[in-house]
Amino acid sequence: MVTENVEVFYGDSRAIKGISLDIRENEVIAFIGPSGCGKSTFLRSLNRMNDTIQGCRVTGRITLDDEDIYDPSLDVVLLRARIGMVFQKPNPFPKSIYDNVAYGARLHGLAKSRHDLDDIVEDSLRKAGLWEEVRDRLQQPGTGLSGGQQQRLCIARAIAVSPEVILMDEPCSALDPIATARIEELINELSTQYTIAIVTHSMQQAARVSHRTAYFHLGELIEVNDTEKVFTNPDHDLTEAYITGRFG
Ligand SMILES: Nc1ncnc2c1ncn2[C@@H]1O[C@H](COP(=O)(O)OP(=O)(O)OP(=O)(O)O)[C@@H](O)[C@H]1O
Repeated sequence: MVTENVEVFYGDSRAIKGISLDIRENEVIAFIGPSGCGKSTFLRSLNRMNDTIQGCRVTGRITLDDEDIYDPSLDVVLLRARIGMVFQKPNPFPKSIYDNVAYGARLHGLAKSRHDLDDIVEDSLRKAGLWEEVRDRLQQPGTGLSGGQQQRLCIARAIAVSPEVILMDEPCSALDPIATARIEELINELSTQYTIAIVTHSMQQAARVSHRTAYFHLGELIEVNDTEKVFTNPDHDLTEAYITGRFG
């Protein structure tokens, strides 16, 4: 995915200022920075989730495989299958575990038969590291799972429609350390097949899961570099101040 001079406005207020960023295939890129610097706003612009916010406007250009994702003729539902999203708070549908994962595949007609659909559900749950825990209770409600399991269910739901990119907005912030470690492990596993952009408040988490880290400050992208470099020898003073805890 490539973003060129992206700006995001809420009414007259500019929350994102001229961000140009190349997100590489099969990388995990972490977005970090102080609260309110625009990480979530920028992340949401990458699959047009901001469209759902009244008064929010995006300018500049964002492409996926050279295709402008803001092209008015583009099917946004299809786009959000190609660029899936996992939110801060796990948000399974009030449906069975099976139907949560099958939902997108049904919507997009990805399965020719019930057998196909069963395969998609099993494969997605396996990739999300949840199959063994739920294989005997697929018809039970997704909302009955633990928080960490629900988040893995949401990841399975995103995977089921074969996305190219998965956006994650603080996916572990509602989870305990064990469930967090499980999701981080999963991000590492998924990165062999998917491109992942993750917003996180935890520098340790960014360091553990990402290949590159982008540091945001007051709506600007200050620096993007290999994660190890950002945390050991950043190019910019503002990045250094943040990672050493001088502000944020
Ligand atoms: N729906 C909205 N309406 C108006 N302004 C908004 C909206 N969402 C975010 N903003 C503003 O845009 C700016 C960036 O917010 P955003 O939530 O993207 O930052 P963030 O870096 O993700 O913050 P945090 O780390 O606290 O989640 C902030 O000034 C915020 O107040």
